[in-house]
Amino acid sequence: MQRTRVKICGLTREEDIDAAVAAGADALGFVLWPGSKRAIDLARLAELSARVPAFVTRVGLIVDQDAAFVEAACKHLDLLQFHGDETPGVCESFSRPYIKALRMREGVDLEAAASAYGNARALLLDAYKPGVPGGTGETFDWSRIPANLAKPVILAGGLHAMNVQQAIRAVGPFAVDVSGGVEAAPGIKAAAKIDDFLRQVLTTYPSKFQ
Ligand SMILES: O=C(O)c1ccccc1N[C@@H]1O[C@H](COP(=O)(O)O)[C@@H](O)[C@H]1O
Repeated sequence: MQRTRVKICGLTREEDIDAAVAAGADALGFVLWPGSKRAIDLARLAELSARVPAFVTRVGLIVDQDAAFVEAACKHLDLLQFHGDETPGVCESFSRPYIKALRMREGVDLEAAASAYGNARALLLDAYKPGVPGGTGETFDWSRIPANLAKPVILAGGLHAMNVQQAIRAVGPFAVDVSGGVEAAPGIKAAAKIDDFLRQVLTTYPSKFQ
């Protein structure tokens, strides 16, 4: 039986890293795209990533950014999360493994994407909102995710403690990813919400295991 992994994204403060690690998060996300209210720069990434203990994955969130910047960030990261329109070739051109985020716009072909991004460690599925690359706080129709996709699925988009059990039972994802659902304000996490979220995930098993 496999538990559902958890990534907490959009961390900007040491105390939030500590809270996420203490609650049992598997991965922590740092938004490196300057258009986000949760953005941090490379100097801050260096400080925050040094706080993360062994066996917790440090993930850098990128949206169609300059290659030299991405490679410089890799020094402080374990995994890249490409959240823009990056091609497979771009995603594979850096010194870290990657996951590819796909926004669930009308007509998106997840099976084709799983094949195209063949070296991705997982596909992260997020809600689609025109003009916004992610972090919208909105859910999408989880029934659109095909069973037995050729890549592990990381479910994102509008998750919080009150809907994550339902999401896990519906989708059976490898992992869930949350940002806004554990915040007091953009970039400011709430330890009680992180605890609650982790508690809900860790006490749920996907329907395929029931
Ligand atoms: O968090 C952001 O500001 C962000 C900006 C650009 C692309 C993605 C972003 N966040 C990611 O979006 C999903 C869903 O977030 P939420 O839980 O709905 O707030 C998640 O992967 C965030 O890391």
